[in-house]
Amino acid sequence: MDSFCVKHGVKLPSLNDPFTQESEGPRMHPEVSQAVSHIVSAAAQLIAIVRPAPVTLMTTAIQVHVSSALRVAVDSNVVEILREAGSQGLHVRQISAKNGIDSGKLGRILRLLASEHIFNEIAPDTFSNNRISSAIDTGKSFDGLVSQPDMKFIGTNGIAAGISRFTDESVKSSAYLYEALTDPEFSKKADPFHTAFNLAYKTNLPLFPWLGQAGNEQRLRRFGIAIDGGNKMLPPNGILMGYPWSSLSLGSVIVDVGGGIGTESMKIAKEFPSLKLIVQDTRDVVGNGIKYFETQFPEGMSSGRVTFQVHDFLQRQPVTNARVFFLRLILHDWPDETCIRILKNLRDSANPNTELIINECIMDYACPVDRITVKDIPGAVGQTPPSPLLSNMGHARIFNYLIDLQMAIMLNGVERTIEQYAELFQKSGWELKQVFRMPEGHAMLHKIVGVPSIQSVIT
Ligand SMILES: C[S@@+](CC[C@H](N)C(=O)[O-])C[C@H]1O[C@@H](n2cnc3c(N)ncnc32)[C@H](O)[C@@H]1O
Repeated sequence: MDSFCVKHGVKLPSLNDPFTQESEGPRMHPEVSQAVSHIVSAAAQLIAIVRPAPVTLMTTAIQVHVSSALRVAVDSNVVEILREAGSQGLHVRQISAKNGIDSGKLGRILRLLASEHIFNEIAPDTFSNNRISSAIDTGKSFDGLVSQPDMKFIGTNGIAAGISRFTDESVKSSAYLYEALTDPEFSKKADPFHTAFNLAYKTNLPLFPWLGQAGNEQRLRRFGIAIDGGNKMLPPNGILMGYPWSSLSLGSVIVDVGGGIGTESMKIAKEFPSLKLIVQDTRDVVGNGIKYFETQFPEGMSSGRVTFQVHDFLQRQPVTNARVFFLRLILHDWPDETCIRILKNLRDSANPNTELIINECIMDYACPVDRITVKDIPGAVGQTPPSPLLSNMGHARIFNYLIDLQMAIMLNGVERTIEQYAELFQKSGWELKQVFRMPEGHAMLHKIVGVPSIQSVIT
């Protein structure tokens, strides 16, 4: 890692340098991100080896309080208050005078976070931002946030929205995982109506319709922006990597199925003006997507290269001339039966040249495994980390395993292994053709490419 920095004349920012997306650049380089993964994986393994087992277990069991503390910091605008205070920081009583959170408790909350390297305690009860906390900064003035709370996340990098959502809906729902798995009715169902989320929020609606309900407008807005916040863990233009977008002919139609507010379509449209993008989602999300494009990339829509379409992907796909059906972070939301239904709908509207791109993470086992069924498919088998690191890179990729449970808790969804994707493809009339893997990192979304299976083309 050091030799990379010397060679490229860059420096890895310290914990006290303020966060910017640009300064993350060196860390996104494949050579550096692989070294980072090895260090993180090894460091976590070392802690597991040296720390007494009861301490590791008890600490892990109440780690949830870190999430709750983080929510207080984000939703009561501590980061923005500290940014306005400057590098000398602010005493917790002055922070409290602004955001109204009890100063005694707020000091303890911020100290826990400082002990996790989120914020600095620069003198007793006096806190300042560090690199990690400053990544949550909305960049807005504290007074502006107070006068327009509904606008808090709009126009931001999305990280604060992501933290706010995870530490709110996800944490509350997670507390009901055991109940959902043991409840006589819930335990027998694998649908999005019977999840820990449904128990926590006492609702019969699945997550997405619930988000669309009157009264949840702010949560829905936060959700859309939070997805973009999650993107900040990935190489900024990862969507453009691997798959040969430039080889698609002029006017090729890419359908971004469940495309959200169109953040990924925007990147493709900016880089490849010859392609046409159709972003499909539910009515409310499409409305937010149009507003997002109007502020960020109006010419994308005015040129006619990007269009939005209200479409329920559980119904027949209306676009029949697609060169690519692109699904990013969609299948992980759903159980197998629903995924097969979504993919069959696409298969029914595909032509022989259509490709299916599933842009998701690929789960690995924590032990070595022989990938017999997919070994001949280019890119299907990933790299094995050096021994004695865990085969799935352990803590370095723990986000994938947390998100897998997040999907289970919120939607009865699932993150899948490559064999599971191959099976979904096979059951819905597609065939796994190739996998374009992203370089090693903490959260990699690979491109899993399918073509109409020969059998289903003939029949
Ligand atoms: C995890 S988000 C992914 C969004 C987008 N693909 C991205 O990567 O930014 C899942 C998306 O699926 C959409 N969605 C959920 N159910 C849907 C349905 N039945 N039809 C169309 N879109 C749906 C949600 O509104 C949401 O935008």
